[in-house]
Amino acid sequence: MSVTPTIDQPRLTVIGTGYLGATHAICMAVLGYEVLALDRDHAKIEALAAGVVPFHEPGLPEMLRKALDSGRLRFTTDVAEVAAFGDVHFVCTGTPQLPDSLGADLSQVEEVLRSLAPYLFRPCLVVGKSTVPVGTAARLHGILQAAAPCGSDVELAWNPEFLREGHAIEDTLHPSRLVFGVVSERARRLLEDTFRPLLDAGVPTVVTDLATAELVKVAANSFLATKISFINAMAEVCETTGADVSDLASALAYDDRIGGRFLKPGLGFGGGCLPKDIRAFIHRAEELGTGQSVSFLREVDAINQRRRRRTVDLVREQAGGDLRGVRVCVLGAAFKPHSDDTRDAPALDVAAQLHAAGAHVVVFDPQAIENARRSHPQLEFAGTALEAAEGAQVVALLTEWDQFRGIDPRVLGRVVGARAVVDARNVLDAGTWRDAGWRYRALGRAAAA
Ligand SMILES: NC(=O)c1ccc[n+]([C@@H]2O[C@H](COP(=O)([O-])OP(=O)(O)OC[C@H]3O[C@@H](n4cnc5c(N)ncnc54)[C@H](O)[C@@H]3O)[C@@H](O)[C@H]2O)c1
Ligand SMILES: O=c1ccn([C@@H]2O[C@H](COP(=O)(O)OP(=O)(O)O[C@H]3O[C@H](CO)[C@@H](O)[C@H](O)[C@H]3O)[C@@H](O)[C@H]2O)c(=O)[nH]1
Repeated sequence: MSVTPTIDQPRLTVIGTGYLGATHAICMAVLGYEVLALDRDHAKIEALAAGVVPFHEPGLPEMLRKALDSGRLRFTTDVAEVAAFGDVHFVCTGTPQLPDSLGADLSQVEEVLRSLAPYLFRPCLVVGKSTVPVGTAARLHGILQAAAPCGSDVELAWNPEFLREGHAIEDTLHPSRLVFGVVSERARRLLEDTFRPLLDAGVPTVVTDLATAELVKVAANSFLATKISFINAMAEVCETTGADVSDLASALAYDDRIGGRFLKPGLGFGGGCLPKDIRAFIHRAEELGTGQSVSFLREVDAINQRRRRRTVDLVREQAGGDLRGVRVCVLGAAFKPHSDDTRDAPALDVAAQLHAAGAHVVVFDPQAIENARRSHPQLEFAGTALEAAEGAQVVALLTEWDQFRGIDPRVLGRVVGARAVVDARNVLDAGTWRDAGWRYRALGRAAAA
């Protein structure tokens, strides 16, 4: 998909070049728009300007080169330059969980508007893409107009983003839908011009108010998290009844009213989005006096945390009841395959719990070791899966990278200290591993007789 640039095409800026912003800036430039991207992190901007994507996202380095070669993508750290350049400014900064509550930390988004507003001398649209609690955009709209020299000629819109890490390009160029939260016809038209190639390609669009646009995003993530915790709650029941949750999930999935996506039982969800978004939703709903409506999300979160503790228990069982001094090989650190993101990664949480219980934990991940080493310096890291497994008394598969699915249990069996495996993502073939002499345990399946 590409467009021939026209004189009417809005010039775009992207503020915050993390997983979301860098992808958005690169893809919009490839689609044919002039894009100027800004981050306060100078090292990130230098890397991107030099053609280096500072995180792992399949296909993005090639797309960055293409965008830079087109001459349509530039990078800066100068907010005045951004203000002067853009007709549409996308805000893509982080909204992590606050350290002392379930709520979202909006300081990055607020700081962007505070720094940008004084330089807004001509009509433009500021478009939030970050995930924020409902009511944020309406509040910021007034603050933005009051602080901008051009006053009501600047408007705020909200265009939540639904991309998945690991599939970020596909999801940006072929999104399931576009949601435009706007307060005026002018904003709607400008957003339509901004996403013209996607609209022409038939991407469904929902044009709505600011509050609905904000809510669509957190509702979508809440639904996905609920689906995962539902199947993991069934896994708990399977563990006590001797039933098999993988077979259960397969049977449910044949009903297309239920569907099989996001119904993979295992260690549960992590990452920079699902966990903090459901917590921020609970927090915001309680602030608004409608906490009861989403109180089920507390249970969704609790089920998810229990899967992590259950995994630690299974490793302990495999180790003979005591983790002290036991060498454990942990396969996986990223919160999911095809990503180097370790934010709230279930694998690292389990590894840290094992370490705290006295185990000697050695972790391998194909992409996330650098991030994992920074966040979990207490753990030991290896350069290959085999190296991590050297002498291990238990192997725990915690992130389902393809290369782990394909491990030959006979080869691994030659280097470990004991043949005991915990398959926390339900991806290994139990029969094959048992035939190769392994004691196999998985989440959601009772131990074999
Ligand atoms: N990661 C995803 O897959 C994804 C998908 C959809 C929505 N989101 C949402 O998008 C937002 C961004 O997520 P992310 O994962 O890209 O976060 P991130 O932490 O990777 O990126 C945020 C970037 O913003 C920069 N930044 C912070 N304050 C700034 C400021 N004042 N001026 C300029 N730059 C600043 C940071 O340096 C960082 O590079 C969050 O609200 C998230 O919930 C993320
Ligand atoms: O059946 C499943 C599916 C996923 N997961 C786990 O759930 C987490 C989240 O996975 P996924 O949703 O694929 O990753 P994200 O990149 O965090 O994407 C989510 O969060 C983004 C940020 O808000 C949204 O844009 C996306 O639409 C939404 O899927 C990961 O830890 C997965 O291992 C499961 O345990 N079982």
